[in-house]
Amino acid sequence: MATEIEKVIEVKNVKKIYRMGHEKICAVDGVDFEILKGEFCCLLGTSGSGKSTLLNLMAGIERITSGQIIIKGKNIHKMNEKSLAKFRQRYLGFVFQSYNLMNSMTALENVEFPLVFKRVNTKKRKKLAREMLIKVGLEKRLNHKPKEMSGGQQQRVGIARAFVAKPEIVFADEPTGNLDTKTTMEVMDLIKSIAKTNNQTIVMVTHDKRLADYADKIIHILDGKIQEVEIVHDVREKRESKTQENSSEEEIEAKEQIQEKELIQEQEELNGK
Ligand SMILES: Nc1ncnc2c1ncn2[C@@H]1O[C@H](COP(=O)(O)OP(=O)(O)OP(=O)(O)O)[C@@H](O)[C@H]1O
Repeated sequence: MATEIEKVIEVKNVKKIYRMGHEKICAVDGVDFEILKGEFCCLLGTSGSGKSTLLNLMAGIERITSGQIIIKGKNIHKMNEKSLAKFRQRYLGFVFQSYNLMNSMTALENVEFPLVFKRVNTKKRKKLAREMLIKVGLEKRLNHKPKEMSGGQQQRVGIARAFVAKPEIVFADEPTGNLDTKTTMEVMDLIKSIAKTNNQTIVMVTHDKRLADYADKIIHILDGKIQEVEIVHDVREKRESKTQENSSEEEIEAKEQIQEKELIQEQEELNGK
């Protein structure tokens, strides 16, 4: 039996048509799927298949032509720019292929940045940013600027920045696109382990089938359409087995309490009470 898990993202018959003069390009062509809380979801497809467009639509960066995108129960394309910006700050994090770090700022200042918008005070901001950079293995690079770091280190800063404010959903567009194989695997392990620890939802775009192995759900895209939604790990089952584990622990505890009471009763009887 599967437990009910929140659908964090619902995509309903979404289309995106770009107009180039008289030409119409249907980048996303009527797609439907949902993503559950805590799920690691991969949008997998070849170049030009429409995966980045779809990610940008889900993140509210681009406007849909038709359909609905519902995130945490809210139809994001009905929001005005101001509410959408607030919604993004509150619930979403981003990791980009080209890192998108501020070159004039140190690693620490870059990671502090999302917390400024959340109005976290300076002392707490520095503490959280430092902790996050330590978590991604950059304790010795806190005061380095992006140019003074390797690509892998810059992307670790990018990950720390995306996760520092504990957003419920993190969107990642080819986050390892500029990295070598070894660093790619390290960065992927990092994203996955941070997200699983905090039960965060990841939506990642890639053309690399090997990276899709990290996903719970793979959405295969071709020519703007979904070819297949492949469920690799059912997050509902994992949650269910956890619940069963918990209930058996509870059962053991309850049994122990009963045994203890019986022992006390026996003792009292022996003592003639
Ligand atoms: N701003 C735009 N104006 C016009 N056409 C666009 C625009 N953005 C994307 N397209 C077209 O939409 C289609 C999907 O592009 P998209 O960038 O989403 O693909 P992709 O799967 O992410 O590719 P890649 O892996 O190469 O980044 C392509 O045919 C592309 O040329």
